[in-house]
Amino acid sequence: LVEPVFPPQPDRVAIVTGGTDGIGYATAKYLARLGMHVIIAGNNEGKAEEVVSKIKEETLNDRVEFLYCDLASLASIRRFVETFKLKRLPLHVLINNAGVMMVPERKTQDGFEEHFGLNYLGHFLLTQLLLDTLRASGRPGRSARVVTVSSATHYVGELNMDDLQSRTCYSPHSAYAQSKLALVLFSYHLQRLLAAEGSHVTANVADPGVVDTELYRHVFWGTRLVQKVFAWLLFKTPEEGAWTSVYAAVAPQLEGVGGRYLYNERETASLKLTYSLRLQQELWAASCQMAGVLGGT
Ligand SMILES: NC(=O)c1ccc[n+]([C@@H]2O[C@H](COP(=O)([O-])OP(=O)(O)OC[C@H]3O[C@@H](n4cnc5c(N)ncnc54)[C@H](O)[C@@H]3O)[C@@H](O)[C@H]2O)c1
Repeated sequence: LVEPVFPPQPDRVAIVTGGTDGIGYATAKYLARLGMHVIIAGNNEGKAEEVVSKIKEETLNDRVEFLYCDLASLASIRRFVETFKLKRLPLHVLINNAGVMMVPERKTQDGFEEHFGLNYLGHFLLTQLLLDTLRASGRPGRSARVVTVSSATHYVGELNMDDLQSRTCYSPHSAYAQSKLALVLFSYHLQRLLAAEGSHVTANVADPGVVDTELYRHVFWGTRLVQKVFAWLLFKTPEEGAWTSVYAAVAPQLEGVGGRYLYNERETASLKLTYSLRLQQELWAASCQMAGVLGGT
């Protein structure tokens, strides 16, 4: 793997969800190194201070901050957006990165299955609430960008429109896969809406590959052992995993380009089902209702 080269991004502002750990941390640090003002949106308050000062130190960029946002709570997401908007900053890049994987059956504060509620619906609402700022910050030739982190797991995912909360039969793997599939459908639909209204905002999906992070904490111990021993061989480092997100966020060749599934800094096809306009629309409408936002048509 060869580290890509990206141009400096002074005077641009980014929000990275889950930027205190793993791929999100590496992404936040990379964007800070490019000169962006980076806001880490996360629930890992315990690590926030240390992470922020580490990034500042290593990148010599002072404009790095942490703002609390629990994506498993719609109210917390709304509070985060209010606090962010009080800063009167533009927003050029939103990276929907945070996530959990294969957690036992649990519910978010609003009663949604955790993978669906946190990984998907939380980012759906966050993006919706930040869209006006993104629209106002993009301009011709320099679009604002929404980057949503999905996973190859989406290829084996199924979207159960009749049972999005996996109530009839809970499988941690299927629930994770469904949330990552929903994120792809969401990004494509969002891109079409943005293009149709002529706004200078694009939406793409980033697939980081298999990356050595703590995301695997709930996975079978044997797999964990393989990760510990062979990570150097089989897994990307968090820094390498972050390249695709950073590429989607700043690469000049992606200016004005949206609705793509990006892997290893290249466009590739996602699951066939994700291109179904009908399913995109159905999920979008249901999500508007669940998240309590307008625009369900
Ligand atoms: N690691 C991999 O191999 C891999 C592969 C494909 C996709 N991904 C995706 O990459 C993204 C980042 O994962 P990672 O591997 O860095 O995992 P990680 O566990 O290291 O980091 C996940 C981040 O999400 C945050 N988060 C969790 N719950 C939250 C909540 N309720 N509110 C706000 N933030 C919350 C955590 O605090 C953490 O910062 C995820 O979306 C994951 O699905 C990872």
